[in-house]
Amino acid sequence: MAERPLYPLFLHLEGRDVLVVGAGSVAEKKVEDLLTARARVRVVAPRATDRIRALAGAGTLEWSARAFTASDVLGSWLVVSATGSRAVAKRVFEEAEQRHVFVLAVDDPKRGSAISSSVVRRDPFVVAISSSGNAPALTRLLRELIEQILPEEHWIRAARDLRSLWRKEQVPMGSRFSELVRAFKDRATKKAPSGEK
Ligand SMILES: C[C@@]1(CC(=O)O)c2cc3[nH]c(cc4nc(cc5[nH]c(cc(n2)[C@H]1CCC(=O)O)[C@@](C)(CC(=O)O)[C@@H]5CCC(=O)O)C(CC(=O)O)=C4CCC(=O)O)c(CCC(=O)O)c3CC(=O)O
Ligand SMILES: NC(=O)C1=CN([C@@H]2O[C@H](COP(=O)(O)OP(=O)(O)OC[C@H]3O[C@@H](n4cnc5c(N)ncnc54)[C@H](O)[C@@H]3O)[C@@H](O)[C@H]2O)C=CC1
Repeated sequence: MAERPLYPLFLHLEGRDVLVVGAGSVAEKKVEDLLTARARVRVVAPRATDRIRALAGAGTLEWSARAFTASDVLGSWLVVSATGSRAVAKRVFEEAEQRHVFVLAVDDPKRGSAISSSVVRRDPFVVAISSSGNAPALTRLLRELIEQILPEEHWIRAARDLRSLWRKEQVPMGSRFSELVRAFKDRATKKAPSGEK
């Protein structure tokens, strides 16, 4: 069991304020992921990467070019703390804890209440992987391996079509899984050029 057992969750961040403290390369990666989830991103940091500057220039996020202050946490649903300074991480965490806001602390996970994961997307499936903070490089490797073995999206479309058919034909629940496996086996066999299996 991990030192601090985790409760995995998928968040809807669309339109919600997320504060990012720090604007270096690590913060930049988190910013990109937050924007993918359509969060409203506010960045507070004296210095920012070119990419974060450009996103601020385009109005995609808001960047305040200064050091963190306690009131920055107000209105945020989530805070990413990414300054590389343990002293700042401590202040961010304490402030967020008081206000019951989750903190993703990239530089000092002990001063955090959430951690990010490696993500494999096969719409509508999202596979999130974590080593509970123990081995991020291994988490990445596992993500790359899972990406290779997970079927592409056309398999998922096929499964959806099959499900509609089952519903229409009132196929009993108990036989649907074995039907799915059989259908996919048939597809795999058909796809292989003749003579090869
Ligand atoms: C706790 C956590 C907090 C958080 O960021 O949420 C955290 C913390 C830290 N990461 C560090 C280092 C590295 N991180 C990566 C990669 C990723 N790190 C990610 C998540 C997490 N990293 C959270 C826990 C994840 C889990 O549970 O496994 C991933 C999964 C997702 C993402 O970044 O969004 C993404 C892979 C994405 C992908 O490609 O799939 C690599 C490898 C590489 O990229 O080449 C290295 C170098 C190798 C190494 O050090 O292991 C350091 C040390 C800094 C130092 O020593 O100076 C700390 C700080 C510390 O642990 O103290
Ligand atoms: N979680 C992860 O995936 C990883 C985490 N890390 C850790 O992440 C940390 C950050 O790394 P980088 O982005 O490379 O750092 P960096 O030094 O490039 O950026 C630091 C940023 O914090 C800002 N900052 C400094 N003091 C501040 C304050 N008081 N208030 C607001 N902003 C402030 C700076 O202006 C700058 O934008 C490091 O501690 C590193 O060890 C490193 C690799 C991966």
